[in-house]
Amino acid sequence: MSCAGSRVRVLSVAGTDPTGGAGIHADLKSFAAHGAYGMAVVTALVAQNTHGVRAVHVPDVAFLRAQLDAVSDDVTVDAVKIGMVGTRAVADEVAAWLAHTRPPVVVLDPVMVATSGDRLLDADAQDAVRRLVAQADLVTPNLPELGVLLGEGTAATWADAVRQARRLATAADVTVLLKGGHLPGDASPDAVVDATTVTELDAVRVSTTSTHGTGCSLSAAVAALRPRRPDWVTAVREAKEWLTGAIAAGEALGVGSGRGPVDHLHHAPALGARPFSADAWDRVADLRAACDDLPFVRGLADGSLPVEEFEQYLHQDALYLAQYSRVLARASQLAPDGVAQVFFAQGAARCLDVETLLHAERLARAGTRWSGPASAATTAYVDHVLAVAATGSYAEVVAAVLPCYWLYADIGARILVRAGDLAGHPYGDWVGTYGDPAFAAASARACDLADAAAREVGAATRARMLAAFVTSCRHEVAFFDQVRALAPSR
Ligand SMILES: Nc1ncnc2c1ncn2[C@@H]1O[C@H](COP(=O)(O)OP(=O)(O)O)[C@@H](O)[C@H]1O
Ligand SMILES: Cc1ncc(COP(=O)(O)O)c(N)n1
Repeated sequence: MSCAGSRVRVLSVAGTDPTGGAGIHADLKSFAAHGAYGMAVVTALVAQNTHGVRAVHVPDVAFLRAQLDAVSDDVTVDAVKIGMVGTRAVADEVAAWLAHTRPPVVVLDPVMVATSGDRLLDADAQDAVRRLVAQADLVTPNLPELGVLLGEGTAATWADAVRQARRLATAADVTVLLKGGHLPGDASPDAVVDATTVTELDAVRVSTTSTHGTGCSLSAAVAALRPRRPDWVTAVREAKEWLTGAIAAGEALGVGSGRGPVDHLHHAPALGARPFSADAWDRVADLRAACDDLPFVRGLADGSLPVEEFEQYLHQDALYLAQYSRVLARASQLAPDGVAQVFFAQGAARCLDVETLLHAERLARAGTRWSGPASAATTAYVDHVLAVAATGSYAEVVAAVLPCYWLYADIGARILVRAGDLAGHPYGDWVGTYGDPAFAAASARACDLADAAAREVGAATRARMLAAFVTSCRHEVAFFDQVRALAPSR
């Protein structure tokens, strides 16, 4: 099949969801996610959210027909996806329009009950939906809908459901996309079934509450893909892989407190998404505030920190930096280009040179030798960054090392302001290093590299980046906070 326009023109005929997760709203996002030009005719106005359906208003069917004709009198429709019809009158009107204007691809999602359990189809409209099935090329029932279409009960097993799908495909001369989302277990298989062939498509079941609108989104994706794909199986396989990723990324959207929507644009995070660093910084707002209040940080700023505590801190920091340097070297090793490679290699060297020197000089000047082992807090932080370096991708490693730049630069700049003139300040050398604009520039560069890395990865890796970043920040706070407990152990 081919289409004349630069994009496939796909029409959704469906109900609304003002929270944007299901119905025509989901369909339009699904179309866009697959590069299609989306259009929509509203069958029913539904007052619903992620918790359920509050009210349904079905406009006069004459008005539905006016919408349908307005589209098809003007625009060539390459594919249509039909979702919620709600009433028998609507189903019959859509059937009449299909008989008059038959787009080359007709996908029917026989919506009957929402994920929330609310009815979306009048009981007396089931026969009308069965008639619509006969006009469709592909019908996409979930398990209960398949039973209703056949006038049978809901299949108890996947094998029974596949047999039911076969009966429907044969009786209605239609291809069936049987959806296994309602099955128990670790898998969420689907199957493309026609009179002669069954093609099972396996997928892992994502453990999530974000399943609102999955059926709508899947059928819309298949409608958008089919005009550009050689057969149903190819289009469905691609759509299902995309949907599994969209379900996995759904919770991160933070939309609603019930069964939330999927993230239709999870595969294109650069499309309007906030930079990784902006999200990450917001996520650790509480930790940043906590840092400013630590006695260690306050004592550093006003110079009242006992010198023993400072030296103990420097000793632990030197132990930390020796290992952190290896993690920066790992980031350099994994870096996608020469610029990032050099940045992290120089960072690794700097840890060993400048900062260790600062520590050694300071401790030597004090005439003190600190030789104790790494503390529990130091070991925990080192273990975390080394674990990410050993098992994580470049993006995750960059996220894990970022707080050591960014939190330090951030706190350093504020301490610098609070400390005032560094000339007579007991910790002027330390404050000068971390409050230095050159260190702030290195920190900004590390943020840019983390943002660039985040743009190249999917939602699951981005979530792991965030987790690695937040964990490093927690260790930073614990690292500062350990000092009081360590001081007497010299
Ligand atoms: N938790 C989940 N993890 C992965 N895929 C899922 C999950 N829940 C549903 N799906 C998939 O979403 C699509 C819609 O499934 P289903 O829930 O059966 O339909 P409906 O939304 O119409 O009730 C199917 O491809 C199904 O396999
Ligand atoms: C307008 C409209 N159409 C369909 C559904 C079903 O959604 P789901 O895909 O979660 O079953 C819905 N909740 N609202």
